[in-house]
Amino acid sequence: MRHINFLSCPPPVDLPGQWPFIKMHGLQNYFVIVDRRDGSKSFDHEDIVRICDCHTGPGGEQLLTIEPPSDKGRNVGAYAAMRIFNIDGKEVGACGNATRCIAYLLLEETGKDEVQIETKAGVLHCRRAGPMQISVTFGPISMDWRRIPLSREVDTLHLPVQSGPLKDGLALDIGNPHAVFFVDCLELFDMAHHAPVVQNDPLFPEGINVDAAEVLDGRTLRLAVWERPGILTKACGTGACVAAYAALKRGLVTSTRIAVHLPAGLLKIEIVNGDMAVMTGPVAFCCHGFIEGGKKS
Ligand SMILES: N[C@H](CCC[C@H](N)C(=O)O)C(=O)O
Repeated sequence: MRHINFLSCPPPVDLPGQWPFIKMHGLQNYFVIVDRRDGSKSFDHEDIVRICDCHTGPGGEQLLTIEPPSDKGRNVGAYAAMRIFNIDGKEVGACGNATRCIAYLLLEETGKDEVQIETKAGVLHCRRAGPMQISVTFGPISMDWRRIPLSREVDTLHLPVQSGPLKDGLALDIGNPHAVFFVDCLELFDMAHHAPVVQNDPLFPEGINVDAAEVLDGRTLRLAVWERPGILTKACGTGACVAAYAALKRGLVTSTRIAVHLPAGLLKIEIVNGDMAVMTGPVAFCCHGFIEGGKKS
């Protein structure tokens, strides 16, 4: 099998334990990517924190690893698996922008137009949608309080949590948890002040990604996302999917094709079959190089 050629040049110095990485971004949501399919590399929490911090590593909003698929995943057509780690070292279930980046690498590796990637959020179907544009199908989106998870049963269409204009939100699961709030104007409040209040509410035992959406018209949203563990990112793919779904649920949009404008640009979301979201957006390369590795597994 031909794997991605991460680097065509050797490391600048011959240090043992240097591992190749690629850094990519999806709408300025940026990732350090390491191929673990040869089984020779493993990371602990401290390694992940070090790699994601730009003072001690390449810097990323997540560390992504490419893994061999499980037997179960392979049986349903997964070509590879991916794992996603937040900057605090915790593994999470889904990341829309990251999935586009990994899909791009795997599509280049295979020379195909479609690929299936196994994740904690299921086996995701990904396809080329234009030059440096990838579509990924996520779902089903769930509003079941146990799946999100919440610490107790509440109406997930009308959350009993609020801070400033973040009120009457919805809670959703798309492989990771989100609370979506519709606001009148994104500029008129301090997201970095109010979103952490929601994120750290005891209703969310695993924390939650906080999405503030402004409806521009029946097919257009603006979105700001305060992600776990506490970053205001320039874009969030899963956030765009759940915001589009939530807007439909609330009757705030009329189209199932919704343009979601994030601080770094546009994601196109189409809600299909009621609870699936097809997200289309760009990928880009930042740089590649070598990182001080973690422990050998
Ligand atoms: N930026 C990602 C979401 C990362 C979510 C992660 N921060 C979590 O804790 O669930 C996206 O494009 O979907």
